[in-house]
Amino acid sequence: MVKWRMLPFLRMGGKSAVGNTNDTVADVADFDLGMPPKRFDEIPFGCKDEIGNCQSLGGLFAGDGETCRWPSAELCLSTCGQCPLVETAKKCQSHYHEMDDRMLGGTMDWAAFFHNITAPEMQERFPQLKGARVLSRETPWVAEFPNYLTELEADEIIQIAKTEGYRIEDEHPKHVRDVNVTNCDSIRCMRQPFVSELYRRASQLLGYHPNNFESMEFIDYGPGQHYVWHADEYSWKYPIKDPAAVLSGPRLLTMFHYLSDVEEGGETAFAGPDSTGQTKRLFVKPKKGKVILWANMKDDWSFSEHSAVHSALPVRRGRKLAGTLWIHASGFRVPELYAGIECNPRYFYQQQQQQQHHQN
Ligand SMILES: O=C(O)CCC(=O)C(=O)O
Ligand SMILES: [Fe+2]
Repeated sequence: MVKWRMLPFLRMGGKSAVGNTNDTVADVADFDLGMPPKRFDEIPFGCKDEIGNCQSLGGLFAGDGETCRWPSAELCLSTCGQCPLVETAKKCQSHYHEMDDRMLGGTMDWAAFFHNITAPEMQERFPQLKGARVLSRETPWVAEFPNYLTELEADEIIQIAKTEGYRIEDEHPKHVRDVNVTNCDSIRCMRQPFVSELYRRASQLLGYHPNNFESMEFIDYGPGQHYVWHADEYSWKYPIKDPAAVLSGPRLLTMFHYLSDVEEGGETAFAGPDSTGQTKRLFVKPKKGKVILWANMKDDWSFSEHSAVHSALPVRRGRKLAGTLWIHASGFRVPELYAGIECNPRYFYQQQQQQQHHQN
């Protein structure tokens, strides 16, 4: 996982954003209603403990059997009962296993996606989605779910993070990112029932398999702590040299869980240009239990959405606790990682396209 935490940053003018820090300020979308995608209830769950099986496959865990290494660290737990797929993948048989159908054509209809996940039908079906709304359309796409977690649930996550133990983030200089972090990539953390529940909820809402998720990152900002303007997606350049990144694709979406209220400051700020090139500011005030979701890529999801650049404004008073879930275009923690590039669905799909092109 370490490589994924080395986010290069993008400085925009070096100044902190200033502006309206009331609740949330944005073009609130006025969508037509539509049915939620039918996939939402079709995602298989029911995790069972596969650690024993995975260990017997060999090489998946570090010597002590407890400390895992990326990416194998997360393979078995995240695949939840699919460890036999490791073997399948080694034989290169699982081409379409992880790649979401929506991604295969190379474009993503974010308008429909954000419309569906905030639709009244979804809010009726899933109480945690009550009050969902789109805060910003297209530049960038941002939605908020003000009641996603109850207070008790937010406290539960904080407790899990504390047990993991926050450490000072040391991969960026302090003036860039100043925060305490911990990652949910230990077996202990991944075994927490509420962590599974969080992945389940996200998967149900977004329609992506949890294998496409990075393990959750828990963060804790005290007064003065912040994160300057940056893009969450940084690695995806097509064609890309790093096979791991090819295999998992870019960080399509960021799902940000606020676990505390903050007395003053700590807003998540977006500053992208709108479609006319004007700078558009959106400030999201932290609120315990609220979740926001934004798209880091354009409809053609091989291209970064520049307006998704964002920052965490310094906390002025209080503490800001949060949990971040990054969602990839394809399996981030999947057996294909072990089976070589030919087993990657995107690669496979491109090969097919090329063959067809040559035949025509
Ligand atoms: O703290 C925030 O509001 C945003 C954090 C963030 O952008 C990140 O950790 O990548
Ligand atoms: Fe970020």
